Amino acid sequence: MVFSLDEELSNMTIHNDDVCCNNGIPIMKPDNNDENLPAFELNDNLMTMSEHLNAQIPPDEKRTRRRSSVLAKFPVLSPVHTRRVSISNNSSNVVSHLTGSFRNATSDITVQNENSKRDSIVDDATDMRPTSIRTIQDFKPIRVLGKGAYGKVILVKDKYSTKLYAMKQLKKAEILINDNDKRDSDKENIDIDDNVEETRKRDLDKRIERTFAERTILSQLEHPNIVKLFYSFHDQSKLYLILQYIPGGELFYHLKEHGTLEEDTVAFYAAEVSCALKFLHDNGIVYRDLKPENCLLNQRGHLVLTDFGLSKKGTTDPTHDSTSSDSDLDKDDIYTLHSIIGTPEYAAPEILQGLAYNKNCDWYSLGCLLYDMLVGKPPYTGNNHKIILNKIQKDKQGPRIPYYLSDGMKDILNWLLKKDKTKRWDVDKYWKEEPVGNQKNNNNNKKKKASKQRVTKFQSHFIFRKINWKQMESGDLQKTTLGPIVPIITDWELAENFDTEFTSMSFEENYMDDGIPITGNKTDSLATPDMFKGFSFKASGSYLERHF
Ligand SMILES: Nc1ncnc2c1ncn2[C@@H]1O[C@H](COP(=O)(O)OP(=O)(O)OP(=O)(O)O)[C@@H](O)[C@H]1O
Repeated sequence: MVFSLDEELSNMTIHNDDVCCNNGIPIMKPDNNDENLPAFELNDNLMTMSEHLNAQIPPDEKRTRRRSSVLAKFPVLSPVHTRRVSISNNSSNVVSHLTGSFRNATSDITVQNENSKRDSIVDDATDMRPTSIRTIQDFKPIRVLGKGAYGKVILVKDKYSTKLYAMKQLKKAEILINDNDKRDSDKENIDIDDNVEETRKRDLDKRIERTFAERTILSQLEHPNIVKLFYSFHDQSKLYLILQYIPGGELFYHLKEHGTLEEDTVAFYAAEVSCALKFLHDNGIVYRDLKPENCLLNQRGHLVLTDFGLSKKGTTDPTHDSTSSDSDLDKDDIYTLHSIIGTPEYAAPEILQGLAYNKNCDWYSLGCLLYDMLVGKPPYTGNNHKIILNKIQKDKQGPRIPYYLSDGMKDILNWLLKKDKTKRWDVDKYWKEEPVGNQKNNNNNKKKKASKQRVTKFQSHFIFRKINWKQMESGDLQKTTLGPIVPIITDWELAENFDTEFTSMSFEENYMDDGIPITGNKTDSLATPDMFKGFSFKASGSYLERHF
């Protein structure tokens, strides 16, 4: 296969004294006064740059433990390699407004292999077979792997099969009563008292809906770069997701170890994340929380996306006539969302502004992830989402791209990090070369080209020249090839690739000293069972066999 530089790439020029390329993106020049970045010698090579970056980060900051993601808060931490925080603002923007086409794609999720429906959902109200629903008693806790907004993720062992799983726990009380949401709602509605109750009710519905979304989305998908859900169940105080255990830890953890990554490594992870995102989008799902903390590495060094707590599945818009021949209708725009949600440093500008957005926001986040892997921090950082938004708006020409990156990397960052979503690379649309005969929309492409949109295919970009997309998308690559960073795993139960801050944590209120789970606590009275009815789920036998 022959690869060539994209035409936009060949037009790029770099000026000595500043930072420019003629497609509009500034290239970061070394600047001693830059508060964010260290100064470099011009003759430094790429690895020396990484060392520079690492050397400039005070050891204390490097080791500073990050706060876990907390929904409905907006804090962002500035130090590099600081765990980023997800946000979910239940403000006036909270109502998701569903419009657009793709009716079929969103109403009927298909799976990659075998059956068209992966599994059946087991509603605990109707299915009382003893084997159909697992309980907390079936799993022995080994150690804590991570901590999120609503609870911990614990490595557990199935007492019957001795298989290892990651058990994600969500405290019902945290979901039902969320002080931050209450505070936000109160602030929002200070002048409209009558609506306070309504707003609280709506916020609560939203939190419950999101809790179910993670279970529902994961139970319907099967993809090599997406974490697998095997069981879900709940008791009086908590909800539990029994997930495939990904033992290589977070990409965040490895990024922290390495500082920055080499371009080939970055291209590899970018390709694997893209496969997962494209698959989600094709199935009507917007991910909305892409960041290094949510990218795990499996034992062979391949990337697996986890944490679907902020993902949103589109629904059919009843007002849209799918037979309409309206040429202006963007058929790729599954639906439009408005909720301010995600992690500010990785969120697209339109999300931070509270404007309508669609699946294209995930490609902006991919740009931030790439930037983070290459530079050591996301393009914009700040103490809250408003500071980040201000910085984005102030940077008329887009984020500053370090001069030492290759032209290919500069180019892809430029197209993914466009703040105007209409100019951003529409990766879903321009995903790969269609076989001859299947090509369409040539006129449309010409029109888009005239408006300076990127119309070349994503998979054909120069940075992906070493990627075997066919094997990657089918999952065969994971069987035959190791990823660029192969995690060191001497014993799966040791969780060696997870931060000791978590692995040394106690199971706290969940278990007695001998690992026997404690069920029921003072929050029980807050959990209204009906609200979580139908949460329980068991994967089909063939699915379980396939993945163990
Ligand atoms: N399947 C898994 N295998 C191994 N570790 C996992 C798995 N799922 C989650 N973890 C670990 O637990 C951490 C928290 O998980 P997750 O992000 O799903 O929780 P969360 O409550 O949604 O967090 P947040 O509030 O940050 O969104 C992850 O960052 C990861 O380190």
